[in-house]
Parts: sequence; C-alpha cells; structure tokens
Amino acid sequence: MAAVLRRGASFICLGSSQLLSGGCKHGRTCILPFFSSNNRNSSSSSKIKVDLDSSTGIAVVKFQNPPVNSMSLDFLTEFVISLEKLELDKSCRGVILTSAQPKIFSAGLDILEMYGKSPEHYAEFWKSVQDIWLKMYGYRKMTIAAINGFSPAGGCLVALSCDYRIMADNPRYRIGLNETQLGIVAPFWFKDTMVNTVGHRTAELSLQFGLMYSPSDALKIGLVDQLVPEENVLGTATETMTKWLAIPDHAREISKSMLRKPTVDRLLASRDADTKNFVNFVSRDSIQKSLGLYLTMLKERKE
Ligand SMILES: CCCCC/C=C\C/C=C\CCC/C=C/C(=O)SCCNC(=O)CCNC(=O)[C@H](O)C(C)(C)COP(=O)(O)OP(=O)(O)OC[C@H]1O[C@@H](n2cnc3c(N)ncnc32)[C@H](O)[C@@H]1OP(=O)(O)O
Repeated sequence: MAAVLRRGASFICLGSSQLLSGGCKHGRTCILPFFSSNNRNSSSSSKIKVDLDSSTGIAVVKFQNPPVNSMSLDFLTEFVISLEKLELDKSCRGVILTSAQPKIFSAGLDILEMYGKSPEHYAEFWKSVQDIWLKMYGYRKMTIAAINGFSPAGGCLVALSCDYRIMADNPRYRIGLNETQLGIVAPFWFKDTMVNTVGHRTAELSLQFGLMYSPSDALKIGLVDQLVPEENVLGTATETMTKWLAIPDHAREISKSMLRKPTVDRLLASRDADTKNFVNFVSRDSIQKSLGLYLTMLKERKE
C-alpha cells in the first residue's frame, strides 16, 4: 500500500509505516495533492478539501462529496487521513469543518454502505465510522463545525464531536440524530455524544423520536452554540476560532481530554463487540427492509 503526496512540485511516495506516523493507518490508498503558496497549504483529495493558513494556524476542511456529502467508506477514509495529517502538523492549531455543497452539511452515513452488502463490508464500514468519531471526539486541536445546511444522523454526530457549533440561521435546515426514523438505532457512543452535549432528558426525547431540529430549536436545546446568517457561517467560525486560539493550547487540550476521555475510552474498550453488534443488527432482514423502504422514500420524494 502506498500513498502519493505532492508537495509544491515534488511527489513523495509513502509506505504504510510512514503513513502510520504521518497520516494514514487505514490500509487504503490515498492521493492527496498539496499546493503551497506563502502561508497557505491546500490539499484536495476527491472528497475532502483542506486549506491551512499557517499564519493563523486555522485549517478549513470542506466536505465535497456531491450531491449530499453522504459519508461513504471512501469519504470517511479520506476524512480521517486529512484530520490525522492536520493533527500532526505543528502549524495547524484549529480546524473548521464545513461543506462545499450548497444547503447540505452532510446527509450522514451513506445508507448504501449499510444496505445489500456482505457482513465483511459492514464491519469494514463500521470500523471507519468508529475511526472518524474516535479521531474527532478525542482530537487534540480545537474544532468548530460551520454547519451550512442539513445535518442528519452521522452529519449531526460529526458536528457534535466538534468543540463548538455555528449553524446557518435558515429555518429550512434541520439537524439531529434521526436514526429511529430509518428504523435503525444510534449506537451508545452516538448517544453518549448527544447526552454530553444536550443532557440526558433532552437526549431521551431526541433519540427516541429521531427528532430533527430547526436551527432555532437546536440553539434552544444547546445542540448548536450560535446561529448566524448563512453567508456569515465561515467568517464567524474563523473569528470564533481566533478567540479560542488565544487560550494556551496545552491548557485547552488537557481540559478537553479530561471531559471527553471517559467517553472515548468506553468505545475503545468495546470496539470489536460494537462492530459485531452493528453487523448483526444491520444484517437482519427487518433492518434491511427498513433501509430499503427509506431509500425508496428518498427517491420517490423527488418524483
Ligand atoms: C441490538 C442493539 C443494536 C444497537 C445498535 C447497533 C448498531 C447501530 C446500527 C445502526 C447505526 C447506524 C447509524 C446511522 C447513521 C446515519 O447517518 S444514517 C443516514 C441518515 N441520513 C438521512 O436520513 C438523510 C437522508 N437524506 C435526506 O434527508 C435528504 O437527502 C437531504 C440530506 C435533506 C437532502 O435533500 P435533497 O437536497 O432534496 O437531496 P435528495 O434527497 O434528492 O438526495 C440526493 C441523492 O442522495 C441520496 N441520499 C441522500 N441521503 C443519503 C444517505 N444518507 N446515504 C445515501 N444516499 C443518500 C438520495 O437518495 C438521492 O439519490 P438519487 O439522486 O435519487 O439517486
């Protein structure tokens, strides 16, 4: 396995051991071109675009997986590699996540990865979902979700895993863990992340009903921290990041770790069992039927 990185004009091929320390530990091939000019480093794999301004220490990571930024196995792999590279880059102090697609932050996990595939595929996919959450929830650097559109289920989880959430104040958008609406169940670590953010009672209502909140309702329950006009989402995220970066990194990092490590450790202690649970659950005929019906509903809505 090798990845090809291009820095400026030169190409570097990395073997898997280098990737372990430098970015990728997923045994999948990735191609991440880098273009440097002055203080900016841009990299773009096919689904994730990274723009790092090393003069401010702020990286903007944009999801670009049209039409709806669904999180496929490839998307998740590229996403985790990008975050690992930024975590190791000393010139990066904070990461803003946002979407390059209009109106959609992310439609969540790619349902097609959980439908009509083999148990081995489900296991591989689920491990990549665990990887991204473990990376994000325990991320050493400051993270802000600049939520510029719909953000159901896995999309909401990614936003919840950031340190701060700014959402476009567009009453048509929705955010929430809607898994039960699909006939599936948010696993315990999705639930823990929600409970840690909005509290137990709100999470009880939210998860059981599979509630999707308007931006103003999301602000009321603390699911997001701030609403701004749509055109200001990224600008506000950058200003907010600058304020957070005034705090010494080590002090902020240790505080974050104290609060989040027990939640991360819970999944680390039971990853294999969690994967088995997922594979057994999603392989059930009844669950496959629910997912099939949901996919049909999504298609018919358009007709
Ligand atoms: C025993 C105890 C067990 C314990 C539990 C164990 C294990 C846990 C088990 C399961 C956990 C799974 C966790 C799942 C998390 C998820 O994230 S599931 C995904 C949830 N996402 C959604 O519900 C969003 C669905 N999509 C939409 O609502 C809309 O698409 C939209 C995002 C609002 C955008 O709307 P619009 O702009 O109108 O676009 P379209 O609806 O026309 O969509 C365009 C095409 O994209 C396809 N698509 C949409 N979302 C997804 C998706 N998530 N995955 C795959 N594909 C998606 C849509 O079908 C359209 O396709 P076509 O163009 O028609 O081909």
